[in-house]
Amino acid sequence: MSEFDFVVLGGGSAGYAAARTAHELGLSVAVVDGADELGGLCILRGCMPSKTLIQSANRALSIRRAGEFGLRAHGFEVHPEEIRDRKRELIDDFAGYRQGQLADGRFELIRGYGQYLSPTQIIVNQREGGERIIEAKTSIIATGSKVSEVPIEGLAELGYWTSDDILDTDTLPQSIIVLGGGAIALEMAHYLEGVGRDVFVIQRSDQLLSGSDRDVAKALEGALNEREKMDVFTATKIVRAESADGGLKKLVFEHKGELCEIVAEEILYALGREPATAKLDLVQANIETDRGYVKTQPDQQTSQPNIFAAGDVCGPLEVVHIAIEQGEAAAYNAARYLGKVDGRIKTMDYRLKLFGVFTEPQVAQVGMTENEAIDKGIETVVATYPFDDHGKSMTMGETHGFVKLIGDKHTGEILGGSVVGPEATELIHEIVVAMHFHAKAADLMTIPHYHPTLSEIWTYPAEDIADLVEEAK
Ligand SMILES: Cc1cc2nc3c(=O)[nH]c(=O)nc-3n(C[C@H](O)[C@H](O)[C@H](O)COP(=O)(O)OP(=O)(O)OC[C@H]3O[C@@H](n4cnc5c(N)ncnc54)[C@H](O)[C@@H]3O)c2cc1C
Ligand SMILES: NC(=O)c1ccc[n+]([C@@H]2O[C@H](COP(=O)([O-])OP(=O)(O)OC[C@H]3O[C@@H](n4cnc5c(N)ncnc54)[C@H](O)[C@@H]3O)[C@@H](O)[C@H]2O)c1
Repeated sequence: MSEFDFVVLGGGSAGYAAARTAHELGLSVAVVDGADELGGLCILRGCMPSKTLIQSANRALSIRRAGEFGLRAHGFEVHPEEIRDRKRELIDDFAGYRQGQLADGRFELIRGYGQYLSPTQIIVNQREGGERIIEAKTSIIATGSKVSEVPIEGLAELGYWTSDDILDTDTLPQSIIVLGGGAIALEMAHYLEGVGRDVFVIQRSDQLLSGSDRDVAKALEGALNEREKMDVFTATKIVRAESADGGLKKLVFEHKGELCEIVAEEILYALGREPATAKLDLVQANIETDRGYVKTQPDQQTSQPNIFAAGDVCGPLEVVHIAIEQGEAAAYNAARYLGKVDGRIKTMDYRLKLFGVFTEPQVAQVGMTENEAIDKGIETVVATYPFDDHGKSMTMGETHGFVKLIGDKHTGEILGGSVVGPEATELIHEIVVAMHFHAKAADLMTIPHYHPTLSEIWTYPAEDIADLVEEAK
């Protein structure tokens, strides 16, 4: 039996960040991961492959819109196998780099799934065969997430695709029904429509992106519905899936009080992901969960003091920059628990939380949404400015959407921002920096912005907020 200061279960974004940090703090570290291929979700089947495919869709959309710009594009073809090959090449490169980092000798890499025997003992079913028991003075659960169970009558028997299938296919169906209205569903829908497929999006809530402000979600819905080959249905209730003539698949759902049917070649299931904890035997380690998520304190400690958690397995936001920050904080706090560092406990601060969706138009948010501010009883002033009245976006032909700023009514400090529109996931970072320094809207208004740029659009809502704050005095 071998003993480690810190055992990392799962070598994805959260786990690798934790392992690297713990090593830098002088802890002996083992990383346990049972996947066929190392690299984690973001690199292998998440952020990076999806954004690679989306680049093909974005270029296809530019070609499809060539006529608007006085151009003629002839002989335009989509080759899914070449899109897939480009993705494979890039992902092999990213994954190879991460695999090298995991195996470079800083940690002991143990290939197998880990399971708790007690709060300090983990048994690993090794890929090479046999079991190994390791002693863990502290450990971190960073085992990520998996596609949630399918709750739809008939779908499991009929068969369906998930994002994993789209990301590695060399043939694409001509038509596809996308179930869900979260980031995965919408990014996949954007990709598929972009490369010329007929897409039907079916969302249960009465808006897309349930956590977003309604005006943001509705602007996105409007823009997606204007896409030539996309139809978005919100406020639906899925009834069942069944086979249709010609090897097609049918979805039956309720919408606006009527029973509707859509027939397509394939169905993409994107109704969410859930924490991957099944193999861990958390009960043996006294670890509590909440709706499947490992329960953590703001310092990432679980209900068992020597065990921490980070990433998708604990939430609250299943995105990569949060997984990394949580992993780093957890490793630091584990070192502190072991008496190896003596600074203050590191806790997560979600004040600058970010979310981005790489559709066309894109969506991005930082900090508080208007709904969150209302729920917290914070008095705010809110201002928006549309891209269809902004010179640079008009020259680009990118006029969907708007920017939105939320400011404290009394101080004018910027509390949050949202963008639906061109380069939203880049534009949002100006607000992240402003919020990092606790900037007021009046500051943002006066900071120089080059003309004509997309970024200068922020100065308009900033000016409105500054005026509203003055009026409120
Ligand atoms: C299609 C898609 C697109 C996405 N796009 C974005 C994006 O653009 N931006 C963004 O921020 N986020 C995006 N995400 C979310 C992001 O990928 C995740 O939030 C992030 O990768 C989670 O990292 P993690 O370390 O928690 O988990 P993972 O990277 O999943 O790592 C978990 C690891 O644990 C291992 N494991 C599981 N069980 C055990 C066990 N018992 N013992 C040992 N090892 C185990 C697994 O093999 C895996 O390697 C996307 C997700 C998807 C699916
Ligand atoms: N660009 C990004 O940052 C990015 C991209 C992809 C995924 N992610 C992350 O991955 C995680 C998983 O994403 P996701 O999109 O799979 O999950 P999600 O939970 O965000 O979205 C699932 C959607 O399906 C809907 N839904 C659930 N059950 C339904 C039903 N029975 N009928 C109809 N609709 C139903 C929900 O209302 C929700 O809108 C998210 O937390 C997300 O943050 C991030």
